[in-house]
Amino acid sequence: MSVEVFYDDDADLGLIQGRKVAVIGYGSQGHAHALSLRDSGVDVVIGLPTGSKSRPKAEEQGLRVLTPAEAAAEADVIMILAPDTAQRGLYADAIAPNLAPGKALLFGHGFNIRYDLIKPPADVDVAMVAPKGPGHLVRRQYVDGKGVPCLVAVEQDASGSAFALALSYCKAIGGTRAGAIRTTFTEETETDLFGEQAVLCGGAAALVQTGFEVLTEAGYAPEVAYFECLHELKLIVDLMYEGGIARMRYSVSDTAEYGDLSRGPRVIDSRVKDEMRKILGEIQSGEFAREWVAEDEAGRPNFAKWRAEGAAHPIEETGQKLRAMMSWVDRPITETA
Ligand SMILES: NC(=O)C1=CN([C@@H]2O[C@H](COP(=O)(O)OP(=O)(O)OC[C@H]3O[C@@H](n4cnc5c(N)ncnc54)[C@H](OP(=O)(O)O)[C@@H]3O)[C@@H](O)[C@H]2O)C=CC1
Ligand SMILES: CC[C@](O)(C(C)=O)C(=O)O
Ligand SMILES: [Mg+2]
Ligand SMILES: [Mg+2]
Repeated sequence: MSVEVFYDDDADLGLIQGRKVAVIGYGSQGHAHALSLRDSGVDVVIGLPTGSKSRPKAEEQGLRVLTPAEAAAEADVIMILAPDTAQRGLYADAIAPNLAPGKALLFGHGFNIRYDLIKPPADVDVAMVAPKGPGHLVRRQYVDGKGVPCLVAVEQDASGSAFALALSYCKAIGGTRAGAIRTTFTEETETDLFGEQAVLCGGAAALVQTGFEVLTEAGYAPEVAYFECLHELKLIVDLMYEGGIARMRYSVSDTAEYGDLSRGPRVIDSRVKDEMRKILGEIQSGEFAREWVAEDEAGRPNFAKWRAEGAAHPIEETGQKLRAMMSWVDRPITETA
């Protein structure tokens, strides 16, 4: 099945320029959307709680900051870019009371709609513009005249023009420069969760840590193990990114390619594939979402414990020392680009 892809010429920037947009949240995605919307000539206001540490960052960029309720009341397009776990309460307290027929509710990820944590009224548009990349890259690409590909979806089309509006928003943050793919909230949510759990974040981090452990436990220097299991991963992934796995295999030595072909499937074997299928099942059934919501409501005890354990892993100390020697690596994350 082929997907529909939309580019700048398919989107009418005037639609979003003609609306008032509230961006609720000013973190990784929020700052990128808000600044790029503004730079695209859109009237933007930021919604943040009064004690939010993000407030000064938004104000320093010359953005007007209100409370989420005030911003939602003023705007007729409301983009929710607060953490997924905060969205249900935020919606109930600040957004639902300020919705009116004709307004549009947008999301950067479908979690709360897919798992019925937010149930908007029938007379508002509900759509998603989900950049397929971290917020700081979304902004950096926009500033460089480029864009990060986005997924665009409509859950509820009360106005009859929800998709055109979402595409217009996507153009304003640079997404249609790279391409916007039409999808559904269900497909975006389930594939996004699977990707970050099994491959991009969970799978990759566990693979790197385990490889580092095997080498150092066998007596090899942590510095050498770091280079082999973490540092060079970027160089290899860059080749895959540019030309697929085939390009990577073309560039590495025949010895590496033979080791890849003969040993890789022993590392990621049928047991790992079965576990990935199980993880996908937990996402599809809602089991993961229920677990994550309960963990959050309990004050995140496991999250805090696992995060601390990860930070204390010996690979972090080794990496910190080595990266200090690489002036080109520690590119600071800024709020503007
Ligand atoms: N990170 C990414 O690159 C990607 C994220 N997404 C999605 O984008 C959304 C936002 O994620 P992300 O940018 O990572 O979030 P961040 O954690 O980076 O930022 C969240 C922002 O929301 C603010 N905030 C926290 N609680 C509330 C609240 N109750 N009301 C209003 N604002 C609040 C935070 O303020 P404070 O500073 O005070 O905490 C902060 O400014 C999520 O749906 C996520 O799944 C989608 C694609 C990629
Ligand atoms: C891969 C993590 C991500 O899904 C993303 C940057 O796309 C996220 O939720 O942050
Ligand atoms: Mg993602
Ligand atoms: Mg995600």
